[in-house]
Amino acid sequence: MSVAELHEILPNKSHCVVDIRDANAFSSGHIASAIHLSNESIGDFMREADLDQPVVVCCYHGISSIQAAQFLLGQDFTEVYSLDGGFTQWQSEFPDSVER
Ligand SMILES: O=S(=O)([O-])[S-]
Repeated sequence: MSVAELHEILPNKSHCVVDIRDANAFSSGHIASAIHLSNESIGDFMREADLDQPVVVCCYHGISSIQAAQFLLGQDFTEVYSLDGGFTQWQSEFPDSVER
């Protein structure tokens, strides 16, 4: 989905946003309410996740998130989106919606 679409639905809290960038990038700024997903945290995430809640995957530029979204779909999540343009696009369009 596009950053504009996510920006519009984010206040609904209907979607779970997961950020797969490295920990440093995440801590220097991320989409509000996003969860950082790493090799270390993915186990817990899977155990606690609601498979029916839509997930939006965010990476740097929207490329690796495509594969991560495919992976999550393979893990029985029902609705998974890759964020087009990634955090880079988000930050340039919605600098006020970056949480640090
Ligand atoms: O994070 S990226 O694969 O879009 S460069």
